[in-house]
Formats: sequence, C-alpha cells, structure tokens
Amino acid sequence: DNAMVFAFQKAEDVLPYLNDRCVYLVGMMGSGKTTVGKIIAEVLGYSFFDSDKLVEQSVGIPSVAEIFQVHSEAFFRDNESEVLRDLSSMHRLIVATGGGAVIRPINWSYMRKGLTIWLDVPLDALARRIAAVGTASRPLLHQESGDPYAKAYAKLTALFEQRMDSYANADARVSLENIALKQGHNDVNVLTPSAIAIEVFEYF
Ligand SMILES: Nc1ncnc2c1ncn2[C@@H]1O[C@H](COP(=O)(O)OP(=O)(O)O)[C@@H](O)[C@H]1O
Ligand SMILES: O=C(O)C1=C[C@@H](OP(=O)(O)O)[C@@H](O)[C@H](O)C1
Ligand SMILES: [Mg+2]
Repeated sequence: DNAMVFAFQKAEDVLPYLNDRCVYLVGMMGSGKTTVGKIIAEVLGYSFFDSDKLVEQSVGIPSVAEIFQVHSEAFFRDNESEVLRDLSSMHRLIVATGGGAVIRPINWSYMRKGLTIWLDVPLDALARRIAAVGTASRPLLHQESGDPYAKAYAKLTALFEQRMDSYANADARVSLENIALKQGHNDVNVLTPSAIAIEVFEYF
C-alpha cells in the first residue's frame, strides 16, 4: 500500500539520525507495539524483537498467560528485566516491550541506551481492539464472564492510572489522538500501522 512505500522512503531519510541505536516501543496492552514495531523494523532493515516472546523462549513456556499461571507475575517481571538487559547491549534493534515493562526503574536504565517511544492510544480504542481479539494472551485482562469491552476498559483504566507517569519517561510520546486530529479524523481507528510507523519516524 501507499503508506508502506512512503514508510520505506521516510526510513531512508531518518536512518542516519537513529545511528544504529535500538528503539524501544512502550505503551499499554493493545497499543500496537508488536504490530507497529515489526513494520518499523522491516522498513529500517533493523531486527525486530518482542520482549514477551523472548521471555517465553527463555523460560521455556509458550505463552505469557501460562508463565503467569505456572509461576507468577513477579517471575515474569524478573525475566522481562533480564531480557531487556540482554537486548540493551545490542544495536539496530526494534524492541516491542510488554505494557508493564515501564514500571520497573531498572528497565529504564536498559532502555535509555536506545530511543524510547510511547505509543499513546485512547483507552476506548485499546478496549475495542482487545475485545476483538480476546484476552487469552493477556492475563492481566483475562475475565471469565461479562461484556469483554466493558471489562477490558475498566481494567485498562485502572492500569493506566498506575502507569501513566512511567510511560511519560519515554523520549517521545506518539499520540494517536493527535495524529488523527491532525489528519482531520476524530477516530484513531482510521490510522493504519504503517501510518503510525511513519509518525514514529518524526522523533528519530
Ligand atoms: N493501527 C491499528 N489499527 C487497528 N488495529 C490495530 C492497530 N495496531 C494494532 N492493532 C491490533 O490491536 C491488537 C493489539 O496489537 P499489538 O500490536 O499486539 O499491541 P501490543 O503489542 O502493544 O499489545 C492486535 O490485534 C492488532 O492487530
Ligand atoms: O501490560 C502488561 O502488564 C502486560 C502486557 C503484555 O504485553 P503487550 O503490551 O504486548 O500486550 C504482556 O507483557 C503481559 O501480559 C503483561
Ligand atoms: Mg505486544
């Protein structure tokens, strides 16, 4: 599509500014860190890593949900910090972090070696996305019953309240609400992952 062609062009312009540093995407569950991160890596020719996937591989359990079940959230967080530490010694990586990685200050000491970008997406859009795909892979949002949108929205609101100051530690905030408004829309859902990737390049 057109946005991808433009993203490849734009990537060429911004690569010198990035100068081999790693980019860490932070933001709430469902904000698009994994989806947008893969596109950014593709157009830059950088390697993509998802910290959730790396934790699964290092623990030897195939899903974050099972790691929470078999062990605990604290065990997951310890492994998440180890993964971020190991990545921080490398170059030319795009890293999609888990939504909760921002809460541990030690993780910032690793991520600060690169560029940190906060994908800020309105909570109602997050809840809509998560209700659409289900909560099976996101244990903090998992629920047995009730309206999936309403439950996700309530839990996301509580988590955001705890975490917003931590997200604000990022070098740049990419606000989907602002991008949509700038483009004359009042719904962030019109923004495709490649269009968002292009906006991220503004901060390199
Ligand atoms: N720009 C977008 N527009 C619509 N849906 C999106 C967009 N970005 C991501 N999604 C969808 O939202 C869900 C969460 O995206 P994901 O990349 O896994 O987020 P994160 O890694 O931040 O939790 C996925 O189902 C994905 O397909
Ligand atoms: O916000 C969180 O605390 C979490 C987010 C998840 O990653 P995504 O943000 O990629 O969904 C995953 O690390 C885990 O379920 C916990
Ligand atoms: Mg993810």
